[in-house]
Amino acid sequence: MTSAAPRAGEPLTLDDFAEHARRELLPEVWDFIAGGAGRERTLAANEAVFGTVRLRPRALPGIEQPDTSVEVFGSSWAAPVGIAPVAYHSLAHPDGETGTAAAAGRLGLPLVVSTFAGRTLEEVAGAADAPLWLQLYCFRDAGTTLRLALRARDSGYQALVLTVDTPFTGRRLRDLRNGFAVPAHVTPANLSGSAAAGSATPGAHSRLAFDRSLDWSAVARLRDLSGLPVLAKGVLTARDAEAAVGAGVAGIIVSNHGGRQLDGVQASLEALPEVVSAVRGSCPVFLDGGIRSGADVLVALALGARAVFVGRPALYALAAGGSEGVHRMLTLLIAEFADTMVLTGHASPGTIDADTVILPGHGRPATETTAPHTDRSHG
Ligand SMILES: Cc1cc2nc3c(=O)[nH]c(=O)nc-3n(C[C@H](O)[C@H](O)[C@H](O)COP(=O)(O)O)c2cc1C
Ligand SMILES: CCCCCCC(=O)C(=O)O
Repeated sequence: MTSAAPRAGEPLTLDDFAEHARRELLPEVWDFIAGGAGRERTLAANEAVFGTVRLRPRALPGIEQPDTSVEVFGSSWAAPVGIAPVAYHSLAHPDGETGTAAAAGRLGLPLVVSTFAGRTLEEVAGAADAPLWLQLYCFRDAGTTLRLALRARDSGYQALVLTVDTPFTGRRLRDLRNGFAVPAHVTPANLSGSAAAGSATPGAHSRLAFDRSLDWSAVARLRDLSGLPVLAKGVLTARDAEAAVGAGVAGIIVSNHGGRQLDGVQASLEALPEVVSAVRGSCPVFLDGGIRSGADVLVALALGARAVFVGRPALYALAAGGSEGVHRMLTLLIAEFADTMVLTGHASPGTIDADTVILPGHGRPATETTAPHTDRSHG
């Protein structure tokens, strides 16, 4: 496999994109994006845990070019990587969500659009060439959420993602210390005219507007109304995974909201085997949190994820170079993943299994130390 020589200063890693973004963004915007809840222990753990897993190489794998693509709900993704729902892309760059969608779409990768997107669902759909899912927060004014679900269906979104870890946003100390408020030019385009659009202070507004009485019956309600598959985002335990499956989810996203909700919970990767084991192959399991390289993608797949999502890296790349920056970041991530596949002896994602990694404290492959993972044949 050959790759062109990089230009001077060109980001060579996802961390390089973060460094570029830090230089571009106002300090309080950087803190809003980069920060987490409380002492940021979970935020740190999300990335650090990947550094504790060891890969098992394969000599002479005989793979000319791996096929990185995966199938999810009947759609082909160019790689097992999507963009997680992240509010207000236009905080990072004027290209906003349409720029992100165009970049992901050019590469055949999906985008999950946030309830708090700065562009309308219809505008984003017009810019995308790959699957779109809509993330939903449920508001006290239930009609607002239901209308969003119907608009998503009507504009071709393929799934709904119900965020289940956020009765209100976590205590983010950086934002409190900075007195962070979303700038006036950045507004939730899909909530205009509703009480859910609310104030510019995310933490305070979430406590007023989000429906805390929400329970698992929301899954069937949203599915039956829209006819779309509904995934639960923010599951970390077997108990919640079983509740989600019982409620009829089409998939689960193992996530701690990028360490922005309950500080002190497990890193997403640590929680993954428990959730995969609990769902017993009844639906695909995805992961977000701390993915910063192609090797991280492979590790998550080895422990049972069908695919992963990146959150902050998308905003960092957008800040660093607009839509083109997101395209470069995703291209890099796919290339790193493809290289890691070859070096571990996998011609396609379907064969990446627990035998490919060694977990911390074990000298043996994870096959011998984790429960068997999801049946990947499930579409
Ligand atoms: C600035 C920011 C905004 C976010 N907005 C949302 C959101 O609107 N809805 C949601 O479900 N998750 C939201 N998340 C969480 C992400 O979907 C995702 O769980 C997390 O970013 C993954 O971790 P990573 O950033 O380490 O990749 C947000 C995260 C960040 C950093
Ligand atoms: C009331 C505005 C809430 C925006 C929340 C975005 C989000 O989920 C985050 O983690 O930040």
